Amino acid sequence: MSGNKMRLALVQMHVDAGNPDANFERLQSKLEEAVSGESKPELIMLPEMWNTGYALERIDEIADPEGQRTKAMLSSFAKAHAVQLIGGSIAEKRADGVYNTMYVFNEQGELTSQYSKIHLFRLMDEEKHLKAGEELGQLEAGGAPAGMMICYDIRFPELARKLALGGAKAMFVPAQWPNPRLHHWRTLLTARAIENQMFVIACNRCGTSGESTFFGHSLILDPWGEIIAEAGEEETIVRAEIDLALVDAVRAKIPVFEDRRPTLY
Ligand SMILES: O=C(O)CCC(=O)C(=O)O
Repeated sequence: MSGNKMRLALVQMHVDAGNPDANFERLQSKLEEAVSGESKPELIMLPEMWNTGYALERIDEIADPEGQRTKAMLSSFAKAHAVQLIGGSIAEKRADGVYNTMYVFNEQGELTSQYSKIHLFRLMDEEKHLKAGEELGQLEAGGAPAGMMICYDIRFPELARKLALGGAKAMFVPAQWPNPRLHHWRTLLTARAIENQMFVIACNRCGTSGESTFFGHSLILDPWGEIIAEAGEEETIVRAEIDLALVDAVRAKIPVFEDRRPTLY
């Protein structure tokens, strides 16, 4: 990392619903691809529920107990390649149920933060099979505070605003956002970036799962809401460099945070 600049790589990949072994194998090769080549990323992010997909009927049986398998793999990869790893999210089995959880590993392979999705998506029956997290997701990226939201969470502007007020300059969003709501995906992510004057870094899955098809379109947006990088519908590694100093410049130019009237709303 030089100054406030950070090189990112998002792993937009297919996820095999109900087949963790296949997904671990696929991810290992995607991670190798992400660190290959000349411009090695400083931060890699993965999509939502990449270990099991939405095989919710069997989620109790296939979720990763305490995330042990996932943590072992991601920690050793982060350390071996000295890269920060935002492990998308996984189905994580705990004593009281299964959570949709993000893990963040630093360049030394240490687990530095985690976040479990707080808004469960009823259109996909999440609330019938998963437990909702009870805490907000905060991390450090590129030497600056940042926030975490998972997929459906982006429909809740209050959450992004709360994280921004807590200091977040970037928001990391893993997703399994399906067709036909590409317009919602792009519009909501763009709105979160513009209204909070922050980078929004969103990694979606692609491919097909049963009746659902996923359009990919992983996106990296700057604090003006301009697109820095956007994937198509296929498996790919989305690469970009961002400069977090732009957040302060945008907030100084249009002082939205100073102009808020929280006593009125
Ligand atoms: O809100 C949406 O339209 C999609 C959300 C979703 O697929 C999810 O949270 O898993």
